[in-house]
Amino acid sequence: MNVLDAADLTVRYGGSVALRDATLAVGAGRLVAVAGANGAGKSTLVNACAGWSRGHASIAGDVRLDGRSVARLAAYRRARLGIQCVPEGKNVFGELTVEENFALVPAVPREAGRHVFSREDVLGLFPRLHERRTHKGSALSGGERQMLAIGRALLAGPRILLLDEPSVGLAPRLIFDVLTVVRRLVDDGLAVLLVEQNVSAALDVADELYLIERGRIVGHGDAAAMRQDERIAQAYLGGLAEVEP
Ligand SMILES: Nc1ncnc2c1ncn2[C@@H]1O[C@H](COP(=O)(O)OP(=O)(O)OP(=O)(O)O)[C@@H](O)[C@H]1O
Repeated sequence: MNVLDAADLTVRYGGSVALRDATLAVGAGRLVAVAGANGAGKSTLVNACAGWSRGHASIAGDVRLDGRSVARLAAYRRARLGIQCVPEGKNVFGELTVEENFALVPAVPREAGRHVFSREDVLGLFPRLHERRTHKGSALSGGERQMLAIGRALLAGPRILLLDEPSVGLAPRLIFDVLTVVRRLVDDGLAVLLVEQNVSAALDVADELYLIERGRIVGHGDAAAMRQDERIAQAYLGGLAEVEP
């Protein structure tokens, strides 16, 4: 059974459709990437799975967590059940230290299917955060804030992690570091849905990739196969030169 299933998700902002009939699945221990141009609907898709939207949107379709529909549940209830979303923007409490940011996350029950991390686990995954654990959120670099945001989601006991553009604004080395940690989590059994503008970096760590264009999913396949997809190669990988003959 998949950890997350989205079926025929449609999101409308007033008269305009930002996402139409999107269907995707994320299994346990799978890293599923979503790629697409600016405005294609990637954030809309991830946010709809988490149960929220940026503006006054109407959301139709089903979202199932471990086979149970959560489509009628508010975002906070989905989060409590284990749909942990890290939205774009590296949102952390700037006036609180790293440790205080962690302390605000309530303890979660150890239940089957939940991946429960301790503070020590998170600081072990992100040694830079360990070094800066007494620093305020506002004093952290963009990469460190991203690690803190992901760390908070891990403390909340995810069944699935939804990551929206974790690499935005990060230096290549940090992108590699963050995505390497994400891959380790997946290898330990976590399900991850990753929106990533750096498609090359995403394909290096992902198992599968969905391609989204103008609100529609127009392609899906294993990462290796999608790397060979002409649309991906031309738009995101610097032309056909990278496609093997
Ligand atoms: N609050 C809103 N009100 C109206 N339209 C919106 C709103 N939020 C997003 N949209 C529109 O929905 C479409 C999808 O936006 P979305 O943010 O999901 O794209 P994206 O693929 O994540 O883009 P980016 O890579 O730039 O973050 C866009 O046309 C956008 O303008």
